[in-house]
Amino acid sequence: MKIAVIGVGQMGSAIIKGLLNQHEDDIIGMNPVNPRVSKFAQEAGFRLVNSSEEVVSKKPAVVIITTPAKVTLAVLEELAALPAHTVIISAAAGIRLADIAAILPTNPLAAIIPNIPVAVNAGTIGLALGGHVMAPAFDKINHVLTPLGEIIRVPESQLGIVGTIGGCGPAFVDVLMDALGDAGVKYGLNRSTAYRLAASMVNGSGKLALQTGLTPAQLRDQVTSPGGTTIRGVEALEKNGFRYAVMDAVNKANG
Ligand SMILES: NC(=O)C1=CN([C@@H]2O[C@H](COP(=O)(O)OP(=O)(O)OC[C@H]3O[C@@H](n4cnc5c(N)ncnc54)[C@H](O)[C@@H]3O)[C@@H](O)[C@H]2O)C=CC1
Ligand SMILES: O=C(O)[C@@H]1CCC=N1
Repeated sequence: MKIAVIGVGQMGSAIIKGLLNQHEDDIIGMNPVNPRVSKFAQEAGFRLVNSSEEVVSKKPAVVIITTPAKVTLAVLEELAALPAHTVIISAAAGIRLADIAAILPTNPLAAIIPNIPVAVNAGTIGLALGGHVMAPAFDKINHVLTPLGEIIRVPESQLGIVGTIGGCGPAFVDVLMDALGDAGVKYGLNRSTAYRLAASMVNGSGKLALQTGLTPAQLRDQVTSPGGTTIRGVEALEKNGFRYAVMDAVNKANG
């Protein structure tokens, strides 16, 4: 399937990597001339173009928009000549489906908030469908997104909070892993061992929660042996306002 990714920055690159991992071999990246992007395209092995006209002329089946929000509507104007069957998937946070439909009134539309783990096909992707998404367009959306990670389908009104927890969340977890890494180094681990330890622990904890369906509190109770060491650490987290710090991070990012 011919898939165009507009804006090959952090998110666009992560999506392209995830698609290439799944052997999608007809990918077009579009970005203003930039040596970083040219190098990435050459190394990863996808076609790179530098203008919207070139994207339109290739008639892609799906276009994924990963440009900064402030230029996204202008980019969509440039893409207005796309065939009506081209599915538009916008990953630009804050751009509403109605804004896109005003520019591309006949194309099937979807808004997503993915996260950076799509690069290793372990992403979390909030999805809200817009207009004109009949079975063939829905199949294309699924074909492109399913291999990238878990799809959380929500009404558009909930895409903001899904994007904050799923899309910004990796950065919050990265801060936690960084702090655990520092703690490991303090107690004598070398830094790479400390980071591998933290990442493996986070990976396993997420997998266990997903596979068992247990709540976080039930899982925590399995770890906190009576009179043991973990409950002392949990007490310190509560004393230091860890829960509030996490909720307030979501407040601020979602604001
Ligand atoms: N980074 C993330 O984890 C996530 C990002 N997003 C969304 O993805 C979009 C991009 O974010 P990042 O990748 O983090 O930013 P970024 O700054 O790394 O990438 C933006 C890319 O768009 C290119 N660009 C700028 N103007 C363009 C134009 N007119 N036409 C084509 N390309 C253009 C830039 O050269 C750059 O390569 C934003 O709208 C953001 O809300 C959504 C979910 C997660
Ligand atoms: O930081 C941002 O604005 C984007 C949206 C979600 C994750 N990154």
